[in-house]
Amino acid sequence: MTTTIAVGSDYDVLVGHDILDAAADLVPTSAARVLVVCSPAVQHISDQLSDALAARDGLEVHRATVPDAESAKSVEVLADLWGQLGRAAFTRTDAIVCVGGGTVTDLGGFAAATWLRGVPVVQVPTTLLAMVDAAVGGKTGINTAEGKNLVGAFYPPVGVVCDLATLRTLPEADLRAGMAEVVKGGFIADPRILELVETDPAAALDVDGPVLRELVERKIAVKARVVAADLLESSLREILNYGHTFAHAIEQVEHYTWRHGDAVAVGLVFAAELSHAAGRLSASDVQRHRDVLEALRLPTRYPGGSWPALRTAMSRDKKSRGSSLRFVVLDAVGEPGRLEAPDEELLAQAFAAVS
Ligand SMILES: NC(=O)c1ccc[n+]([C@@H]2O[C@H](COP(=O)([O-])OP(=O)(O)OC[C@H]3O[C@@H](n4cnc5c(N)ncnc54)[C@H](O)[C@@H]3O)[C@@H](O)[C@H]2O)c1
Ligand SMILES: O=C(O)C(=O)C[C@@H](O)[C@H](O)[C@H](O)COP(=O)(O)O
Ligand SMILES: [Zn+2]
Repeated sequence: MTTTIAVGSDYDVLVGHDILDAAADLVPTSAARVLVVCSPAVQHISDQLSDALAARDGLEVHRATVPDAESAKSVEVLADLWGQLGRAAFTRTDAIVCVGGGTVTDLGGFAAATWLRGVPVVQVPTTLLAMVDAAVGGKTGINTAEGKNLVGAFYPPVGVVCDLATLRTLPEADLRAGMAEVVKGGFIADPRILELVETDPAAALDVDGPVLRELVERKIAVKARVVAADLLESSLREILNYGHTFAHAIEQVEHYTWRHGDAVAVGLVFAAELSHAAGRLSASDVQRHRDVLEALRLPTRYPGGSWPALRTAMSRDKKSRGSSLRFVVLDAVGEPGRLEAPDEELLAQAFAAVS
């Protein structure tokens, strides 16, 4: 059974098992060339999809395998893709298909956004995190030494295909990391997500079970609702950034060696502690953050971090305005709000609570 979740009237996200062929069907019939971008771990999935595409009359299939994980999101790798597109003379009716985790969907999506100022892109996420978050919503981009996703574009795909069968080979640590973004969706908008995890964390991590599927569909539905209302993050979309100001700072000071989802797990606790320090969130709701994340064996602390380095990294957050930091906070579960230019003492308190 395939579930279809619409992102406004723009495109659909398909969720099911063994539905890779649907991704081939999404490549526009006007395309004469397609570039299939993948990471080394999912070469076999890219092979299967490329074979399906090659069977299409008159479609030239080009392939690119990019470096693993965050090393894919660099200007050098992006420039290699541009070179390949240029040598093969890709035109505006040709297309890109991204097969992989969020690093591949961010990179390949940005290549699509920038090549000839925009060619169609189909997203085929193969990690839990990319299915529930990165591949949906049109944020694309790369990192720089100074910060996470500092260069990018809002560029919606023509469609997203989440084949849950691809998760069978995903390392457990990456599956758990993806759950951090699922849990984020629970805290900002859909408390049923939290109840499902709290009731049976093991079932939540069973890639062939009904609980994981319900969690995936619920989190995608949260994201679809938000981005359909505010693609360009003028206001509402900021709630999807809950926990990310501190998470991105960890990733940058750790030179992108941390899994994004692990950093988000700590960042969610930081944001909850900050909400509490500002008198906005109850102590029991902060504890609920720790309990849910720990039930999934995700990190909730970042010991030994340098506060000055993290504070500098946080100033490059995209929600900052001028020299003021802005945070997404919670007033209660399911009630996100904003905290503008918080007192440095509050920030230090939240940092101490996760150190
Ligand atoms: N654009 C957005 O809205 C958005 C949202 C959330 C996260 N992100 C970005 O997504 C990235 C994180 O994505 P991620 O967690 O998917 O990391 P990732 O892309 O690094 O994938 C994690 C690991 O799993 C491997 N892998 C992928 N699929 C596999 C499979 N089916 N079987 C075996 N191995 C597999 C990858 O090679 C990698 O080693 C970060 O760069 C983050 O900034 C973007
Ligand atoms: O889609 C969004 O909007 C998000 O903020 C989702 C986040 O999970 C994601 O990590 C995103 O890439 C962060 O965006 P950024 O604008 O802070 O780089
Ligand atoms: Zn994220």
